[in-house]
Amino acid sequence: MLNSIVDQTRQAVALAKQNKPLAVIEQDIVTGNYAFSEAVKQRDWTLIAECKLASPAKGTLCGGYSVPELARMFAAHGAAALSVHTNAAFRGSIDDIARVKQMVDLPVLCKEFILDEYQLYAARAAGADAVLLIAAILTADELGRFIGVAADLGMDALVEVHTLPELQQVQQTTAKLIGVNNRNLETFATSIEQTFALLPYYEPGGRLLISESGITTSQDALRLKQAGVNGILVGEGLVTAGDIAAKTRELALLSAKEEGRDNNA
Ligand SMILES: O=P(O)(O)OC[C@@H](O)[C@@H](O)c1c[nH]c2ccccc12
Repeated sequence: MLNSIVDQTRQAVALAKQNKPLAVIEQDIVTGNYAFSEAVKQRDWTLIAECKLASPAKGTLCGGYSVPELARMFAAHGAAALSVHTNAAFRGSIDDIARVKQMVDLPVLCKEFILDEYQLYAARAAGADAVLLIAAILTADELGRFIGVAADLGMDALVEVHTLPELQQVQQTTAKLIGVNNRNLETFATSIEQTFALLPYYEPGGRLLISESGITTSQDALRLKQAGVNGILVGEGLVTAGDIAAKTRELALLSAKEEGRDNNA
């Protein structure tokens, strides 16, 4: 599955480069101000809510809402930041970033399989505040270079790991935000125990740690928070909930007092 998404993404990037060369994209770039990591740093708990309409493993996840509608609901009910899938395998598009940025005032992570510097420029031109970098599909050299280019553009990189060797490799870089993906991208099996297994090897040192995937309840969220994780990235658990607003408040760990407050809408 991962290999086929990577192959298709390489083809899509080659095509995008023909349609919109880097020189054209660069005209749309306004350098950002690291709003994404700032949003995580400011709170003792961060819900990054993901606009995820579909996944390659499960097909349609959310038929009832558009990406901007999801974004608006998440923002109104306590998400600190948003993640927007832009890859075709997740029924996303780079244009979704701009649509979301028009609608809500939260920092946005571009959820993509980044393989080429061109995609970093395209993400920033669309308005992304951060990009996902997946350690498993990049060489050490690419990873270091892409973190640097993202930083030059004023974007944060959320660097994703799944295994201990990947975590150790990423801790050699300047990554400020590390994400443990609880989902194995080869098998798609998900367990939040993956975060707890890697936690003893995590060296904070000014970094922030996010647990990604497979999180569905406030019990999961509280366990992760109490273990020292800074925040969570949640897609399916939110978009498949019967009451998306209530689930957003639950995973944002809003207290009863805060629940009535409408910060961002
Ligand atoms: O829908 P979930 O299980 O809450 O997961 C969200 C997010 O972590 C997931 O979409 C994700 C994290 N890293 C990725 C890399 C590729 C594809 C998808 C992902």
